[in-house]
Amino acid sequence: MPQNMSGMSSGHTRRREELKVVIVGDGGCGKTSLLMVYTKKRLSRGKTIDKARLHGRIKMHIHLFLCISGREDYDRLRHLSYPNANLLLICYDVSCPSSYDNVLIKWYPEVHHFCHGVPIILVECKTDLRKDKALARKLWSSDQNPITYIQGEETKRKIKENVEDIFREATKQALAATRKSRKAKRNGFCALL
Ligand SMILES: Nc1nc2c(ncn2[C@@H]2O[C@H](COP(=O)(O)OP(=O)(O)OP(=O)(O)O)[C@@H](O)[C@H]2O)c(=O)[nH]1
Repeated sequence: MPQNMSGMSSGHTRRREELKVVIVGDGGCGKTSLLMVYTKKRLSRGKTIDKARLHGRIKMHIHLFLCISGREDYDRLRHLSYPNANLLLICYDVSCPSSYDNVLIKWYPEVHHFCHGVPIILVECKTDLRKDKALARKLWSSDQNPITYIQGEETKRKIKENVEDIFREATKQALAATRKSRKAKRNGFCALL
């Protein structure tokens, strides 16, 4: 049987994975547009929207994108979309500082609560508006500025540190539990009922 029909390639097994991607962020920050650009690009290349080839031998089927409005009346619907998510995109609008603030105030705590341990990608939307002078003037009038790339990096670092803290704490707890059980074994186990 030819190799490509057996599902094997260069001696490696070709795996098929399915991916559920949930996209969140403040209302109007650009989630739907981001998704539209992605799907349009893939369609224009003559590919189906549910297929993406990721590093060589793994074929990803991005079969489900869930992009629920960030507006408050959609909170319940969004919460229902989190189970079994494989990847989370948290979006903010660089021309709207409150959407950036909400990454750490609202979105990260929410996805951390519903999707503990799921990889997160922070996405800055509407980056073209950084060069929009009229918009910059409007923001300056209320003592604000468009969000810079460096500010985005800062939030990414905070999220990363928080994830690392969680893993560090989990490792500490696991090691403490292992030590405790070794000690219990050495001293003999005794329970009073
Ligand atoms: N200048 C500019 N405008 C954008 C960009 N992306 C989105 N917009 C505009 O921003 C507005 C909101 O975009 P949406 O994609 O609908 O935002 P959303 O996050 O899906 O909004 P909700 O469904 O309310 O949560 C629309 O008028 C878009 O045309 C961008 O990259 N640049």
